[in-house]
Amino acid sequence: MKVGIIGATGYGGLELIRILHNHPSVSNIDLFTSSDEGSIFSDKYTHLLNIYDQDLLKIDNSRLKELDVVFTSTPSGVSSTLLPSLIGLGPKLIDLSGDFRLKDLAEYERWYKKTPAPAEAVEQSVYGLTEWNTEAIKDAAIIANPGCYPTAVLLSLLPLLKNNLIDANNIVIDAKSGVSGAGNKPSQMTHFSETNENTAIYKIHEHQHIPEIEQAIGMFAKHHSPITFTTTLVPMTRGILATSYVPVTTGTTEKQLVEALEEKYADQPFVRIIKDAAKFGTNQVRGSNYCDIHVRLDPRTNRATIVSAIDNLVKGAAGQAIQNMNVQFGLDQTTGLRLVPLFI
Ligand SMILES: NC(=O)C1=CN([C@@H]2O[C@H](COP(=O)(O)OP(=O)(O)OC[C@H]3O[C@@H](n4cnc5c(N)ncnc54)[C@H](OP(=O)(O)O)[C@@H]3O)[C@@H](O)[C@H]2O)C=CC1
Ligand SMILES: CC(=O)N[C@@H](CCC(=O)OP(=O)(O)O)C(=O)O
Repeated sequence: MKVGIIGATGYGGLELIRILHNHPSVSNIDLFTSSDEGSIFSDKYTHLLNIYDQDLLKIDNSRLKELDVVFTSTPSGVSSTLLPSLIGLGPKLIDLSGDFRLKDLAEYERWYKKTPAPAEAVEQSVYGLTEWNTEAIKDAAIIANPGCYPTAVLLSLLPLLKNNLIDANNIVIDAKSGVSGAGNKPSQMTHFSETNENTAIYKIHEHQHIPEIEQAIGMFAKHHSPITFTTTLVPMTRGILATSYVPVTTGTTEKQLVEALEEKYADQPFVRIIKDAAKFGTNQVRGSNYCDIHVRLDPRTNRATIVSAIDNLVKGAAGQAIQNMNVQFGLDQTTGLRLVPLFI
């Protein structure tokens, strides 16, 4: 399989390379750039010396159309201009950005403050939350790979919402991310002296993942209600921990909550239900494609506390994108993705 990565020089791109390098069906990876054409990739990233000593290539449809799959791992507002012209030319198209996720173009404009992708291309795109949309992913013109936070939140909440075990009108989510979630472009927020030994809330009530989570709850669990969602930057490199606080519906027991999760994910290789909260955290999934979930019912408040952990760059980005590629090519979902978590 011949693969191309647009945005190879970014964090998502680097993670795609790291995982695809050991994928048994991938024979070649072309690396594309918008800013550094002709430079040697391993000069830029010396950890790849003797491994990827190849030229960075100009983004060009005549080359891209010869590939079997093209990943775009670019800032929002970029893939919307690149991918529509590749639909139907040959390669399968998998986008890691938010450009094709929101079906309502006005919502995209409102939350991303960018021009939306062409309506026909968005219509043909399929939301790539693998465990929930496997059939549709198989034939998608474009896969809109989910955002990192939505992946963690949705995998934990959807089974409980679908079984009407929690109150869809009262969802409060407090999610925390490592700094690599912000990409490789330095900013004031990610400056070492301002993130180290600091924990800071950001984009309060304005986060672009709010409409994405609400849209997916509507799609997969048929509930339509606004959520409260806050995001916090914590001083670590990788990882997302999302904690949701939701009242349970009348009569719901903790056993039912656990069973709903276990039942949904019984045959899913990358979602693990963790019984012991003491053995739960971002280190348990770091570097891997796992999403760990823990749920408890507080009998004093009748509220469920639902926690999920992922590696933002793997299950939250490149790993899930490759899982979707596997589904599209009829491969086992775990092909190339049997990554053991980097616990220490
Ligand atoms: N980081 C994360 O944890 C996650 C990120 N995402 C999403 O994935 C996408 C990539 O994220 P990430 O890798 O972190 O971002 P980075 O900022 O690290 O990398 C983005 C890359 O895109 C390329 N790029 C920039 N402008 C253009 C352009 N006009 N045309 C083509 N390529 C361009 C750049 O490479 P060059 O200059 O060489 O072209 C750059 O290296 C984003 O949309 C992000 O929101 C999704 C889930 C998780
Ligand atoms: C820590 C940090 O800044 N994280 C980013 C996640 C980016 C992302 O995945 O967003 P899209 O793919 O939807 O553009 C953020 O909160 O915006």
